[in-house]
Amino acid sequence: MKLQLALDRLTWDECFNVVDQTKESIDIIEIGTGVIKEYGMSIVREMRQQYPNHTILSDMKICDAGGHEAKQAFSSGSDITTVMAFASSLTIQDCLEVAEEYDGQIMVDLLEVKEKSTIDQLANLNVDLVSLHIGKDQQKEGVFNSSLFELLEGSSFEVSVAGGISLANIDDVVLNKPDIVIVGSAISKADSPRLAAKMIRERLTS
Ligand SMILES: O=C([C@H](O)CO)[C@H](O)[C@H](O)COP(=O)(O)O
Repeated sequence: MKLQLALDRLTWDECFNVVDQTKESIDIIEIGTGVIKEYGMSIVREMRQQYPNHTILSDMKICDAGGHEAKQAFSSGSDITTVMAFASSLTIQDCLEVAEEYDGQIMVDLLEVKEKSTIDQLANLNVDLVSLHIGKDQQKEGVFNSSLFELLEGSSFEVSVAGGISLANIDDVVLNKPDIVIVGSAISKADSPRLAAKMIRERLTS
């Protein structure tokens, strides 16, 4: 089980500081959507340079112009980028094609997806990695909980999970054996990101 650190609502220096503190506990560095909007692909390139041995995910949340935006992400050094499940199948297909060109991977974000038919469409497109995700705003009404896994019953995707995951709910999440656990605020806004990441890492099974 991998740990992905999401860098959201942080300045450039804060991003590097948090990664520096947590690098031994994390597998994937996620450069969050808002951080990319602030600093563009430069921060992805710099992260790639400073952390050559970590997997880098740029959370582009692509919803159109998939080929172009996926290329922006991969040519800047990302190993993985994200596309929204509600995007056109053509957009998702274009992202998958660019990922193949760069030997990268596409994570399809299932934010607000409730229909099993969407999951079937993604399987037909040969998507291999999806993210069960409770968005930041939606977290006002409740964070990630295990019932979300029901949407993926019977499917064979690689699964990541995100949305308000912390020490308080991680044991329940881990019981469902996701491949990647994504944690943002519970690490980046902790008094000690180093300690928070270490404690969360210890709760993940191999
Ligand atoms: O993808 C995310 C969200 O949509 C904001 O861009 C976050 O990276 C993801 O939710 C993880 O962050 P936390 O919920 O703070 O753990």
